[in-house]
Amino acid sequence: MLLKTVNDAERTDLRFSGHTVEKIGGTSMSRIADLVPTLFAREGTDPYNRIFVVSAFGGITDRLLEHKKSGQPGVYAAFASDQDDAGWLTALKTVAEAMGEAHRAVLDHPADIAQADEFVRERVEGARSCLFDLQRLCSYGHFRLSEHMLNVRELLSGIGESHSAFVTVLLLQRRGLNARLVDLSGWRDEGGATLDERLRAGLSSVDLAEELPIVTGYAQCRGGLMREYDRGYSEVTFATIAALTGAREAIIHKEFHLSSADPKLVGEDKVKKLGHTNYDVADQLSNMGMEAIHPKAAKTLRQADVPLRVTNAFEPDDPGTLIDDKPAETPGVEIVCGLNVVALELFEQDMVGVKGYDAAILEALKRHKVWIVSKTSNANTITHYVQASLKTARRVIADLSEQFPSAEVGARSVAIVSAIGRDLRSLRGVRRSLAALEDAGIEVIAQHQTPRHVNLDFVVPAEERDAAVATLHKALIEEAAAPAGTKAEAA
Ligand SMILES: Nc1ncnc2c1ncn2[C@@H]1O[C@H](COP(=O)(O)OP(=O)(O)O)[C@@H](O)[C@H]1O
Ligand SMILES: N[C@@H](CC(=O)OP(=O)(O)O)C(=O)O
Repeated sequence: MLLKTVNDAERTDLRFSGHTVEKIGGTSMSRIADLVPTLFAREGTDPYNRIFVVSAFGGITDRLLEHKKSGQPGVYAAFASDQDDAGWLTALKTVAEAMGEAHRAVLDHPADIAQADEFVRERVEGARSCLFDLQRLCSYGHFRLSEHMLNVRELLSGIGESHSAFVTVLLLQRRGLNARLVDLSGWRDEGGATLDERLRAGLSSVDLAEELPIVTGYAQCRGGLMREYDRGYSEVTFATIAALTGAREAIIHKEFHLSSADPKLVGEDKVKKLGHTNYDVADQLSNMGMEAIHPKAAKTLRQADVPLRVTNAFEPDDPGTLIDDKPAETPGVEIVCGLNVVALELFEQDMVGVKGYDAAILEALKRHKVWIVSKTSNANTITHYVQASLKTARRVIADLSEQFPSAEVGARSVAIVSAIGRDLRSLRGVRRSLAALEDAGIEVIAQHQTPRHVNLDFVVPAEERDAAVATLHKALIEEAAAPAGTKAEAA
């Protein structure tokens, strides 16, 4: 079976209308075979007029780069830090095996498996030679490895999405669908295109009425997709395609409905589907590492006026959750989530009334590429709640201690648990949350909110994160939905 691919030479304007652009994330990609009857070939529906953007199979990008949450090194991180070649070569072998396992779990025809095996072999071999050549080149003083690391990151991450898109096309073609691979990874091409140009070139010759384009979530482009958007970049590709082609709707398919808390944590029977929310809430979720949608992708869709829907990929008859710009009709907590963070605190008695401390701390955090989740300050103390390893936090502390020798700078691992909703006014949320946390015996280290009333944050000991999420979910969502006369009324 011959796969049709699209190349850069074909450049005309896109002529699509009435179509949807749909994204499948890594977790659901790992179950892509189960999605054929629910998503691709649903009885009684037209399988075409849709553009699919796919992420790498679950865990593959983590192995190619580094683990998104734990930071455990993958090929990229091993290559970046390696003194000898053993680390990254082993990591590359591990990822090749994981890719093979991923496609064997979803393909069943031996010919497809053989093609997918060959695809992995060719890309992994290509990456290995490229990295060796780069090392060799950089043994000459004129070429610095550090200047090429971003390209290495781009090259590696693209392999994950090229693989998953290739496998999806094999799978769908085998089931009789006219799927077409749109590989935007720039593998062995001349490069130099902007993101828009790359997307236009990839899609220009597709006939949406009769072809089902399976587009790689990674798109190679001038400036670099990773440099600008980093992890979760598939959603940027997805949103840009939806905006560029004037999609009727942009749809993100997930493993579960976008729910009032992580179903795996709180229980599938206890959480409820959001149904409707807005971009303000989506931004708060991204900030807490629970990516309903990449904030840059949300912006693109909002500006292009393309409605966004998040659905459960396995429940095709359920419309899922619509995300738009509208305010809530009634106040209420919609979702509770938690995140482990480092509380980085600078105390300086002489700070009162003196400017410049904040700017210096922000400069240090920026220098060490630390993600700020939240911050508070008082007369003489500034606390940033950040997502960083303790190693990075120690580097920031060393910088600040040098700059402010009389300040006390320290870091502590804690968790932020956040109750989020479009409108949290007049809910007595703080009082109810504090009472519930106290009843559950969970210490509250700090609490904050902003006058916008979209989030209530509680800082708790790191090990209490999940218990605090369950406690707040029960108090603010489950009991709030309980019938009259029960505990919610009394709160
Ligand atoms: N509020 C939430 N609603 C739904 N899923 C959630 C929520 N919070 C955390 N999750 C977790 O996110 C995981 C990955 O979801 P999904 O969006 O399908 O992944 P991906 O980013 O790979 O597409 C799910 O398995 C679920 O446990
Ligand atoms: N696979 C990439 C891109 C992405 O968007 O993934 P996901 O849709 O699984 O979050 C990553 O892990 O960053």
